Amino acid sequence: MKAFIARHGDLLLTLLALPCVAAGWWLTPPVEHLLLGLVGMVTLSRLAMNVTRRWRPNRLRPFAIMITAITTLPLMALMASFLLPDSVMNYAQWSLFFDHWPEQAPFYSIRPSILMTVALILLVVLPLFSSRPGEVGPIALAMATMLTAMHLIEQHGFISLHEISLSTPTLLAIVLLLAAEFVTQWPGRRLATVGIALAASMTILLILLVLWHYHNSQNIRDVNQVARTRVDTLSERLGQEISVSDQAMQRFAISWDTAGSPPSSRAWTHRARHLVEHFDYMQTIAYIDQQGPRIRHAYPLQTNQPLLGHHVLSSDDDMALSAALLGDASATGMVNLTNGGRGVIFYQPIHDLDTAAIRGAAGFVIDPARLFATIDDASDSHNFRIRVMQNGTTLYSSNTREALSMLEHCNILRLGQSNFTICAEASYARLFDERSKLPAIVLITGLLFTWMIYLLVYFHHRLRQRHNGVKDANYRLRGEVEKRIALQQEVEWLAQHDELTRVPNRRYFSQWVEKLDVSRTRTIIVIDIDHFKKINDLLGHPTGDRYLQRVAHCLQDIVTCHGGLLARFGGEEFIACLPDLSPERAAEVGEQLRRGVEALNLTRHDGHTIVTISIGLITTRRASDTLPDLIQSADQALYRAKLGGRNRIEMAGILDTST
Ligand SMILES: Nc1nc2c(ncn2[C@@H]2O[C@H](COP(=O)(O)OP(=O)(O)OP(=O)(O)O)[C@@H](O)[C@H]2O)c(=O)[nH]1
Repeated sequence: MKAFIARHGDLLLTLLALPCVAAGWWLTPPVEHLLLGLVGMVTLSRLAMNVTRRWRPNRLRPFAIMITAITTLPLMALMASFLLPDSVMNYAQWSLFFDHWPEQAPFYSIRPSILMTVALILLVVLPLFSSRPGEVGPIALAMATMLTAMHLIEQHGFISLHEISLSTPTLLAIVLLLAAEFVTQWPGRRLATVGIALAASMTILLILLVLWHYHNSQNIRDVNQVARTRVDTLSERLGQEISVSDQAMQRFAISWDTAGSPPSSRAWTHRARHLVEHFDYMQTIAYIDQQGPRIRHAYPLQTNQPLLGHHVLSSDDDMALSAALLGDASATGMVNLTNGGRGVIFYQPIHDLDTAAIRGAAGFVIDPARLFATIDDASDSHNFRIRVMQNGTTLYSSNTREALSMLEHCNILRLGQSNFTICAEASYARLFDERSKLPAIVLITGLLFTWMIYLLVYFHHRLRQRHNGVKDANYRLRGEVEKRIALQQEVEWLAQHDELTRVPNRRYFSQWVEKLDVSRTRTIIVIDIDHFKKINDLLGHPTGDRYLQRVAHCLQDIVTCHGGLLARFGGEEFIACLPDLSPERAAEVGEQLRRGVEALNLTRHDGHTIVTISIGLITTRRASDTLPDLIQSADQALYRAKLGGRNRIEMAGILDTST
């Protein structure tokens, strides 16, 4: 099962993503369909690449690459929409691409976030680099995973600005694709090389994402501010307009104070027309006589004819008018007008300057909808929709052909005794203008930088590993060479020495003697341990060996001391050659050897008698005496020594001296 998952896990997981995409098409809102469609394309391209990689039908590979390229195109276009300056391609041009999108949704509302766009690009191009598993796979997978995670954090933790939220089917499909890539990319044995590079680059990526988040949220705040700034400006302008019209109404009323008599209808009409020409939202300007109080004049007369002579204190605006007739400027709330409309009435008292009495009041009927319409700047109307509402009823709404962003900000405005809500809603195009390219540039350059850091650490680590490998191999090689040299020396040594006693062997002895100058006196000594067979038989071979070694060392010390060479001749026999010794001196050395062995005090089986040696010795000055001749003579002398009772020296040759 484990092996099956390791072999086919990525294909299975990629296949599973397809039903998620299909289900998502029915379950997710239409604005998510572009993202879902892209996920579907990524899935198909990965499947195609997977199949060609797995079964190697080489004829299909160009098709798989073509599908990948086709999938990459819209993703790259989306990336460009985040990065290209508006001067190169503005919102309207980007929107053209999506005019035929089935849901007719504006571009801004269906565009996936830059995090998801980059993650999908990574997922689609990853299979193209399957031949370079170390350099691309792990870092691209880690980046795609972290970008998806960051998108989810942004989606749930922060206010996003019309970025598409991942709903469950889309998220599931993306997670399956990531898991499929994980199965393919799992570094296994390469983890040691990749791990350090990944850890370093992921730390940088984390810092980068925090930085990106900071810039992005800053920008989102700025974009959110767009509608607020707009509505604040409008509120301020409206306040100024109301104040200016209020002053105009005051001046209008004062202008009648000095008249000396109640205004005539002609004069009223004349001055009121003048005022309305400036403030066209003043629907009616009426003169209310203190007597009655009744409406004496009204401008415009045609629409207000029925009002003339109307007793006004019976209407809703009693309080405001009463205040005005007592000398205070006042205003009503939004009231039903006698002529059928609705409006706010402002009252200004008109005094009689001679008697200081109130003569009457001027009533100004203001149409709020027309008042608000005056401050809506037509030049900016395609960027914002301005609405004025009162108690849920829209009194005024500007016409905006652009798609609106639902990003609306409202202020409360007071006109007369009524509160009005004035709202500005930015269009998507206006928001797009306000979106800074900086966060996207930070993200993309940061990702490239992270990738470079990864490659740097990865190659550095790999080179170090290879270097260590070569170093280890060198060490091993050097050890091997040293071992071989030692072996060689051992072989050479063994070729010239006896292994048991570690004294030179007969061959080395012959070579050594051959090298001696034949004109020099040479003494050849043949030494044999007495009754050695019995030692072996009765004390055992190991003891025999040990005795051989002790005797050999003892003999060697003495011979070397006299400038000669001792060698093992065979069995329990030794041979020595000493140059430049007179026969007497040679006999002394022989004696020294015999005593030396005796002094070793190596006991025999009975424990009383000790190991002794017999020696045959010859000294010659004749150059014609060859080594075999000399050995033979010395051997004969030894034989005699044996016959003579052992533990003795026999001399042979020209000077035959026996002890
Ligand atoms: N332990 C041991 N015994 C050895 C080695 N080489 C030869 N011998 C023994 O040395 C003995 C030599 O015996 P012989 O040649 O009969 O002479 P011997 O007993 O010393 O008697 P003589 O020489 O007549 O005094 C034999 O028993 C060999 O097996 C050796 O390397 N180690």
